[in-house]
Amino acid sequence: MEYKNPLGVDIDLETGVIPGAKKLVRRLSDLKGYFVDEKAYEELLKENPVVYEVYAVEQEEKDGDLNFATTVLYPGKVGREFFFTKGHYHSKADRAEIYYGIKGKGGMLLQTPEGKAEWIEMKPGTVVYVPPYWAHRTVNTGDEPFIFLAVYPADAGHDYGSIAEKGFSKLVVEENGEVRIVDNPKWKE
Ligand SMILES: O=P(O)(O)OC[C@H]1O[C@](O)(CO)[C@@H](O)[C@@H]1O
Ligand SMILES: [Fe+2]
Repeated sequence: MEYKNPLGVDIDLETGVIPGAKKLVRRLSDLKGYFVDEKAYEELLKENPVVYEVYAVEQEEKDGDLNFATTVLYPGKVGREFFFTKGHYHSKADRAEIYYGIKGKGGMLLQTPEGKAEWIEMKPGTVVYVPPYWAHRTVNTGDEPFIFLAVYPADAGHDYGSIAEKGFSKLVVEENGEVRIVDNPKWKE
């Protein structure tokens, strides 16, 4: 029997960086079609800011194993909508996931394939359990980077297709200085 080596790494709790992890950068241009206000999107695209960075430690896609990743989700808005991660179902849809809030303020939008949505606020120390079959997207509702850890089965995979096409049934927006969860006018079941 060949055993893998155990691993211990220290997440930088200020920056979210995991030493030695694979870094992925998502700019606004990678999120084309995701925000409802297309005019505001085109305007901000001139700057093309980084929306989020992921530091991932991933294993081969085998059942039983685990991946983990931090995400640094920057503050910002497109129109009234706060910056968010793309959001996805898992390719193996019955795979669950755990998130843990490290720094900043935000939340997670979750949704079943039928479009039933839930919003869970997150701050440092919040654990979110993402049950099997639920799509999940994180949102930064604060004015500093929102940093969190995700732990997910190595064989879960990412299914971005349906969210890229239809979005979530709810939007997370700012209204009179408050965070509001509102219906997505472009949602189609
Ligand atoms: O994959 P998305 O939807 O862009 O969101 C990024 C975050 O979600 C994960 O895919 C885990 O669900 C991580 O790689 C990262 O923490
Ligand atoms: Fe996931």
